[in-house]
Amino acid sequence: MAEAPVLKQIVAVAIVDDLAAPAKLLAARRNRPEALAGLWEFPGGKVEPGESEIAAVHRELGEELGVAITLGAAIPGPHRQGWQLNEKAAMRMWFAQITEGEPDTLDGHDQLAWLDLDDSLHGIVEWIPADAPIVAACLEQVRARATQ
Ligand SMILES: Nc1nc2c([nH]c(=O)n2[C@H]2C[C@H](O)[C@@H](COP(=O)(O)OP(=O)(O)OP(=O)(O)O)O2)c(=O)[nH]1
Repeated sequence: MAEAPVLKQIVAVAIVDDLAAPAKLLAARRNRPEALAGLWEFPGGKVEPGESEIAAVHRELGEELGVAITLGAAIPGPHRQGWQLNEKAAMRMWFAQITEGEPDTLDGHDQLAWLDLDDSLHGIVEWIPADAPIVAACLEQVRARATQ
């Protein structure tokens, strides 16, 4: 049987205020490309060739928001590469907490917002449509106290 094609690997984080007792989530509004500008997402980006997923997520958070993070629990998706975003890409996700720096819109975003981790999360900002099931999974894991 033929191997399933490998999708472009994206990595991103659900940054919470406190991994031990999360109450807030940091969402970021994209400023590019045109098709996604104005939509909200989990900060992260593409894994570079030869780079590990973990290295990529730390690099992306430094470049985009100017912060250092510690990773918490993974947010597993239904695809073997995490959460399928479209026909070309899938995203691996973790909870995370900032350990150094104040998050800023250095690259890729024009707004950041700390959102309450409750049902309002779905509607308070306009998420990239592909993120809807990930937002739901975040809330489920927070409610199950499975973020560390
Ligand atoms: N980071 C991130 N990307 C997402 C999310 N949801 C979603 O569909 N995507 C898509 C948008 C992009 O097509 C792709 C991520 O690419 P990117 O443009 O953020 O990656 P990057 O920072 O490495 O790219 P670049 O602009 O530096 O080239 O995944 C999300 O929640 N977070």
